[in-house]
Amino acid sequence: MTAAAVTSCNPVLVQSRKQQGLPHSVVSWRFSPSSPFATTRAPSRATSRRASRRPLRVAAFVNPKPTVLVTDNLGEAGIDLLKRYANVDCSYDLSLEELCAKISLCDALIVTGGTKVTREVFESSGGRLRVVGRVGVGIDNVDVAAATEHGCLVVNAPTADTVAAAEHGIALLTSMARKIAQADASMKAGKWQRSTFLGVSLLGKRLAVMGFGRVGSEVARRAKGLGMNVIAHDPFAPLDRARAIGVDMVSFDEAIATTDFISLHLPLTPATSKMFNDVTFSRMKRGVRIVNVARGGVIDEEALLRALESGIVAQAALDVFTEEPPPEEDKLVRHRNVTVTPHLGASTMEAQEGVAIEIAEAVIEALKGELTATAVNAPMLSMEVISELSPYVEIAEKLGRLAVQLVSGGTGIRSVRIYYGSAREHDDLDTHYLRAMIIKGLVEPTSSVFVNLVNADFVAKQRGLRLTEEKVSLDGSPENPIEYIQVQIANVESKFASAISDSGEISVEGRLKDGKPHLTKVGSFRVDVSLEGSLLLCRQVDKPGMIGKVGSILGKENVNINYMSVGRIAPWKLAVMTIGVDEEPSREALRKIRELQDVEEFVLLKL
Ligand SMILES: NC(=O)c1ccc[n+]([C@@H]2O[C@H](COP(=O)([O-])OP(=O)(O)OC[C@H]3O[C@@H](n4cnc5c(N)ncnc54)[C@H](O)[C@@H]3O)[C@@H](O)[C@H]2O)c1
Ligand SMILES: O=C(O)[C@H](O)COP(=O)(O)O
Repeated sequence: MTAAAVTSCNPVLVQSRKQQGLPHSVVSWRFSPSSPFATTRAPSRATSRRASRRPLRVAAFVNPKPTVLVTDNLGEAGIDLLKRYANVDCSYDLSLEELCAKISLCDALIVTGGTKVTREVFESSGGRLRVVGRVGVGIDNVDVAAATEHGCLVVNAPTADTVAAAEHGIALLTSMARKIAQADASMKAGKWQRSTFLGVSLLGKRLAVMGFGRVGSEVARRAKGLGMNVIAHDPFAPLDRARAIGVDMVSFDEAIATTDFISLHLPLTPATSKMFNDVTFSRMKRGVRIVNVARGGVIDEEALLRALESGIVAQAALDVFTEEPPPEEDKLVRHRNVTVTPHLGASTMEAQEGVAIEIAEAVIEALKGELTATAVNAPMLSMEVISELSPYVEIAEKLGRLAVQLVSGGTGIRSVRIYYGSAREHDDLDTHYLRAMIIKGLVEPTSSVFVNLVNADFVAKQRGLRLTEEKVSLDGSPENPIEYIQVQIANVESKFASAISDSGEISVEGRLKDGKPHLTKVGSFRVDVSLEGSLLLCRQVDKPGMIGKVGSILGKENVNINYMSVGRIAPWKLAVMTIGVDEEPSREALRKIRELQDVEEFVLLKL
């Protein structure tokens, strides 16, 4: 047995080979609280028992259909799709107060760029909001950090408006070069000014595409078709994509200093905010022409105005603005050398229908608990990985629950070690989901925080939990992804001293047996008990009659034992008895067991 591949609580994923390119259709979680995105707590035992006798899933009878709030105009095709699965509330133009008032009744929210989904919205949702769908690409109007903290998934519809945005960029480029908008306005004002609107040709001119993602690369492809010499700047884009289109990737400085046209296709992030400012404009070729169909905030608009006045920038064509709509008397909008459109990049019939369908599908998938490919703030786990790991999810959460209940004191839980025994190659075991469920088990019993796949790492970090994971290589068949999971809490005292392993940590281990989760080790004691109902852990002198004495106390109380095992160091010395019970014994019964002669310590743990 060798320990290796230590990873810490880190959202960066190790992609398994099996994760690549597999279909997304294996399992669904619907409203089950075991959904990776479920934001509700697991039901009480009484509720679970009632529910298990009914054909409906646990939460399905609490809320048979999810409610989706749509706050900006969404294409009919998307609304129709949503209605097949959810109650759809289309309430447009809500104020922030109105949105906050409604949100606690909604499972999903769908917005375009027109609604600001701020921290207050997540705080007002009371944990019910499970997914925010952004119609389109830009998620700069959604507070993604707040969404993550609240365990709310954010999905977008990033592909359906790419061509529309690229076409709009080209439309602005060509109409700017030929002053189409100005000429149109002049004719409509009754004039005929043929010599006023002298344009520039695009053929052979140099165009710098800033941001070579979906839209940027489509703009580049089209500009090449117009005979332009296209270069691009994007430190994160794959070089082969550029090579395939015949575009040279260059540094930022080279891109801005040498070109006749600059087209912006960057996301708005802290790094790109006001990236085009007095300093960058001053380094541009005099007479440069700029197109922006990305986000207004990447340009310092006052600096652009100064650059236009000084002649550094000859013309600008803008579809997007820092403030939308811009103020009425905005000097940039009114500038003679600026062509503007009111954020129309995605405004084609085809794109609007496409994004409506794309977002409706993504939101429905997310509500079903399926991982959607366009999730912005969740790890990219394929459905195959989720499906394969789902039998271990229950073990993971329950081991977390058991371990935390065993803590009695110390400095608070700071250091948690997780061991995964597996015959798989290290890079073929993605533990993200299991780690999230262990964190859920550790945190939820002692707090009001809801933990799911989206917010688990954040919650752990916020609570100062340092998690380390080790994959332990085992011989055997790699058929099963995991042989056992062990959760250890270091530097704490335990209310059940036998749960402290030889190395000094509270330690619990579980594995699947006949498809059912079992507790297989407590501290240094081997045990075997099914992880269901409640557990009694009892350390006693190993001698005849002890099992019978405990069993008869429980029997008199009509408490059904579902599983039991005894693990011992050596005959006639100490033993640890683990008893799984369907009903929770009364205090009196627990007292009687605790007071039995030869019982050294005893604890009741709830799963
Ligand atoms: N006007 C509209 O209606 C409209 C429509 C669609 C998209 N958009 C906007 O266009 C932009 C691009 O969209 P997309 O779908 O192509 O996104 P994308 O994520 O596919 O591409 C963005 C590219 O920018 C690059 N990038 C990020 N930071 C950078 C930096 N600091 N320097 C250089 N490159 C950087 C990324 O590597 C990525 O390749 C987004 O801002 C989006 O919101 C606007
Ligand atoms: O980010 C996008 O996809 C576009 O800017 C469209 O945004 P909108 O939905 O606000 O028009």
